[in-house]
Amino acid sequence: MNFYRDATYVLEFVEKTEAQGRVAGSLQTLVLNSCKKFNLKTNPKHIYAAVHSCWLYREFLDKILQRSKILKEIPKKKGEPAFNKTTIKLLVHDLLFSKSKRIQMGKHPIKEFVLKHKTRLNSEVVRLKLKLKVTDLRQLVNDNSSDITPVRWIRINPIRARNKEKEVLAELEKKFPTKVESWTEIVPGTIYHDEYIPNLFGVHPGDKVTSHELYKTGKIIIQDRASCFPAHILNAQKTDVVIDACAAPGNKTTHVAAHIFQNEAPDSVKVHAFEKDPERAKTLRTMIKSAGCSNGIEVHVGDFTKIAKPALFPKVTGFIVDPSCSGSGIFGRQAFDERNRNKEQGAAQKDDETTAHPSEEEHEDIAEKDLKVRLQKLSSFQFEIVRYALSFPSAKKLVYSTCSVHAEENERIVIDLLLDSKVKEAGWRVRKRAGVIPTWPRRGLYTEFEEVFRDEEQAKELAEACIRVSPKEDGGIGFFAVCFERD
Ligand SMILES: C[S@@+](CC[C@H](N)C(=O)[O-])C[C@H]1O[C@@H](n2cnc3c(N)ncnc32)[C@H](O)[C@@H]1O
Repeated sequence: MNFYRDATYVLEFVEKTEAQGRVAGSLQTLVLNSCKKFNLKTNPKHIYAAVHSCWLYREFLDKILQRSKILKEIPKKKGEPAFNKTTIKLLVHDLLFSKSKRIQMGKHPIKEFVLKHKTRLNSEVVRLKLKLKVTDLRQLVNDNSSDITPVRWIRINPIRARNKEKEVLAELEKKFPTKVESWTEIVPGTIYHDEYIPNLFGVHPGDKVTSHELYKTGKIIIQDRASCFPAHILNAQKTDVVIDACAAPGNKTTHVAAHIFQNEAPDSVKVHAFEKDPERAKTLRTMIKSAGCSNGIEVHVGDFTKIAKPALFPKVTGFIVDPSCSGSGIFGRQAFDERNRNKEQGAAQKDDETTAHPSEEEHEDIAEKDLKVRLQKLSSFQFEIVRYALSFPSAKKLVYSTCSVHAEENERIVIDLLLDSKVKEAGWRVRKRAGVIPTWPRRGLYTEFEEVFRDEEQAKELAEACIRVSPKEDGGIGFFAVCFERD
């Protein structure tokens, strides 16, 4: 019963968040956050599996629950329903749609109540299948199975490994004994040694890593390959002091610290991590602690552009700016993105009575318009935050990155910054390809620079200076990175 009780809290939280409007982040993040919020003891992975499946079947479940009238028959206890409706939904889901088609619970009145309605529930499933002309409702469920990363990337954390990286790798190789030469050859049990980022390894996404002792002790950190690019490009040294302007959950922050402190225990603050969202700042602190960096990283909760006054940070030499973006390059958002789109299309439809039944083309137009508005808002925020960071007196290098595939958030931000008079005056330029993982083949979009910079060579050089990572095709999330520098 504990499992269903905890899953009920989470499903209610997910449904409430979704009902409030646009959902940011993935379902997985939402589940993890609510498990923390409610301090639940059940393994979040098990809760995620149940909630995710319930979410996929939600429209069918709602119809079945309504038509079978089961919710109306919930017995009363002191005038109140004796059973929670969401718990019943979870039980009915397991009975009808789980692999085992069983409710995973011992004897309990709520289980008996649901089982009493089993025949009626099953006949509603049959009715629905006939109506929808399918032999199995699974045929209509988009399980987003293509919405997962092709590789699980793991980096060794030198701050915890303490000069014993080889031993950590040997330990890792006990679990992944077969080395493969390309990430495309990864199958369960194999390991790929990345050619771009030192001490980064790829394994199969189905292989469990989080239960491994190395993970629990912070010696290895799960981090997408592209997400490792910014700290690698920044290449902070012992003498550097770095600000991570948008830090949570903290992958890049601890990677920067790994460059600065390397194999030593941090003994003074060399990284300032800013995070606007107090809840996310809690996760950031947990990540920093687990990576053994608490003494080397100071967390500042608040809007970076408001609380980080340049005069208060005269020694800061480097920046990581990885602001909120459309997230169009990341996985696990498909379910919410689709839902967000549908909601906005529905709202647009209500606003305009002439389009009570928009055609497919009109649907696409609405979606496109919505995306444009979103990208405009995001890009002006992204531009402002980088521009602000570039005003810090001793800053010499800054890596800007997004997990977006849209030029508006990537190349066009670079162009606007290069054209900005303050940025120009301060002597900033874009670091050339030779200093930005030169062997990485996919670079920025030439057409974007060509439109603005008439000089073909300059446009080419700028495009080459940027890094693009194509989602899936390049072994992980979609990404963009560029480095600004000055003397
Ligand atoms: C893309 S995420 C950063 C991911 C992080 N760099 C990592 O690799 O783990 C962007 C973060 O910036 C935070 N953020 C957005 N605007 C901010 C601002 N003005 N000041 C500080 N943090 C901000 C968001 O709350 C979010 O946690």
